[in-house]
Amino acid sequence: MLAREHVATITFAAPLSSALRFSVWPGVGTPGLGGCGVRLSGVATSPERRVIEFEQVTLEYPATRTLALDNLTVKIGKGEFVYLVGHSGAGKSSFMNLILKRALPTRGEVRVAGQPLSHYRGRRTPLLRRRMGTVFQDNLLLGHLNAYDNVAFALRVIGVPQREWPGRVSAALRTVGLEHKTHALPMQLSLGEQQRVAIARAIVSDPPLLLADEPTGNLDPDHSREVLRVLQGVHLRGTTVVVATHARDLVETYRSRTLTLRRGKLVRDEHLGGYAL
Ligand SMILES: Nc1ncnc2c1ncn2[C@@H]1O[C@H](COP(=O)(O)OP(=O)(O)OP(=O)(O)O)[C@@H](O)[C@H]1O
Repeated sequence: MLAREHVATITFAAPLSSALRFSVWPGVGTPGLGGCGVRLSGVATSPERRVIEFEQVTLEYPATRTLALDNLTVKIGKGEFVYLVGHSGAGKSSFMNLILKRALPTRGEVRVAGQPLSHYRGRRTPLLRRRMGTVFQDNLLLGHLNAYDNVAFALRVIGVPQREWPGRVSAALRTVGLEHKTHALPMQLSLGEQQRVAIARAIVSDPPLLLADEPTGNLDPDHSREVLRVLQGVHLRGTTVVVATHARDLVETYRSRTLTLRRGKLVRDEHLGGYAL
């Protein structure tokens, strides 16, 4: 049986465009996921591989004249796992809110999958958001619904036929290792389990992009690792994942590309190799 440890990281410069890194990783994180996973991450520079692009983006909140993001230029490629780190107030949530079009840039342009977000208006904005799974702290589970119904709720909202719910909800709960808690109410789950249900709800619609803002915010170190493992399992299935966190120790434990914000400026963009479990 394979040990659950990082086996190899092979880094090479691909012709023309990207520096890519393949990591071979047995049975990565996700409970129930056996065998080896091959993780592909790197700096995507060809346009079709760019999922998120910030081009000289500034965000100033008019009411308080707070400069939350200051002339930010960054690209996140398809299939990357990216951490966004920085102290409280550094601009992490503002970055996420711009991607979701919950906030608009004061200057510059944000593009998602090559499309400028300024092109999404009116009824197109919800369509944009449906292509993203979100795990945000203000995005709590509904307390009167069990795990199954909380996850199915996401399918109901986007109009997925009810006959498809059981299969898709079971698969999502299986991905986060909570099949056996299908009927549990949120109050009957630990905080870590609740967060995993929130991740199941975010991925049940199979979004190509998952945004998680402080997904381990209220959790102890064990539960935080559990949640991180699940997010990495989701990443291994091909989803682009962006995680905002101030928990520097988590970033050190599960290494990946890490963007550091300080007072709204991007001060570091590191590509840390492999996993360190
Ligand atoms: N809606 C808003 N109106 C005015 N100012 C805001 C608003 N939201 C955030 N800010 C300010 O913008 C700056 C960046 O905030 P942001 O929430 O993006 O930081 P953060 O890195 O996510 O912080 P935390 O880790 O504490 O959540 C802060 O100075 C904050 O006070």
